Amino acid sequence: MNSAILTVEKLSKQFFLHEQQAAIPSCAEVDLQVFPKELTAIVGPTGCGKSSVLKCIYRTYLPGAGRILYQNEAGHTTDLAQASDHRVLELRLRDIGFVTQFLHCLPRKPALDVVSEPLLLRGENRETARDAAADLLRLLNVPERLWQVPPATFSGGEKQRINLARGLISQPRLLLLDEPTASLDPDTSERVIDLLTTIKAKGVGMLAVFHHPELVRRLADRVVELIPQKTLCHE
Ligand SMILES: Nc1ncnc2c1ncn2[C@@H]1O[C@H](COP(=O)(O)OP(=O)(O)OP(=O)(O)O)[C@@H](O)[C@H]1O
Repeated sequence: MNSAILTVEKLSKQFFLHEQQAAIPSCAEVDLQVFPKELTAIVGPTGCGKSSVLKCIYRTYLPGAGRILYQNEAGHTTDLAQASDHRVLELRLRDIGFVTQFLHCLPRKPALDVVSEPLLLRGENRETARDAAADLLRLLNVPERLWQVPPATFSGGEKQRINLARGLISQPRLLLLDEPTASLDPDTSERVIDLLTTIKAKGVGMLAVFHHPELVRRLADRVVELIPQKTLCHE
């Protein structure tokens, strides 16, 4: 039996709005596991904290409570809820990828460079990285005329393809996906589903937020359902 790449135990996060004297719970007591060659799907209604769970794991948000145990290839475990920023950046470089719904990148960088950058940061040579980026952009139906253009002005669907290509290029051990096909046309969605299936079979463990039940049915090996939390107002 494979051991889990990721084990999340009793993860909770809340935001304090000081002006309103309110605590907004974003997720509470979440337990889940991700295994190699498997996809765990997070489902639940709007606002129940699905994206927040991914952001706590990637440490965009600092978790409020709980443990986020990541096990690397050598079997060493890091609690991402407690790890130093330096350790988190190290893991982001080699082990953990995140495909968000939004693309954040330098305004003047061409799409091809945005996609190849993760491989360059891992020490790959420029030509190999650019070839791999071109292969992915082709696979994801990004027209070649856009490759040298910075993605800041791209449409939602084009940006999402760049995001996916950038997230998938270095094939991390653990891939976090936040609605990866939300802005894509049916043909590109199918390509993404095929690509995720292939990457999964190669050993990558995935944790994904999906709104569409069809995607859960086709891609998920495990499903975690979150329930909405109540906002607490302090008088
Ligand atoms: N940075 C933040 N500051 C304040 N509140 C936040 C922040 N991020 C998330 N929240 C709140 O946490 C709750 C959960 O948000 P989150 O985006 O995780 O939900 P979700 O289940 O992914 O929603 P959706 O399905 O609509 O994308 C919401 O009530 C949201 O307003």
